[in-house]
Amino acid sequence: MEKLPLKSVKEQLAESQGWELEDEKWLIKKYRFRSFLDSISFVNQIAKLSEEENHHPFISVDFKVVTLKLTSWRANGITELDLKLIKQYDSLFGPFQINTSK
Ligand SMILES: C[C@H](O)[C@H](O)[C@H]1CNC2=NC(N)=NC(=O)C2=N1
Repeated sequence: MEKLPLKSVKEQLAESQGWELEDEKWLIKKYRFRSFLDSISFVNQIAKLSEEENHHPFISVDFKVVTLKLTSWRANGITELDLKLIKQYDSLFGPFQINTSK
């Protein structure tokens, strides 16, 4: 899979839910949770998806904050698969969303 032109990546990120581009090759997002155990539950779901897709983000857990960093190592940039997976990560986060409306 080939890396995408940066212009296209930036256009698609503008439509994303808070994903940022770093060093022109990493997609990054921080997720905040109600509890540490929710953080870990989310990470386990990301891990399962990563194995299914054979495509893995770098994951860091800082108590109630999980940071995902994703790039396509072999393509050395952002590919369609990366842009597909960040949407799936956001879907997995949905049920954990802290309802800020209350
Ligand atoms: C051998 C194995 O298929 C490759 O190393 C896979 C594993 N997971 C991966 N994950 C990511 N993000 N990029 C890759 O290029 C990649 N390659």
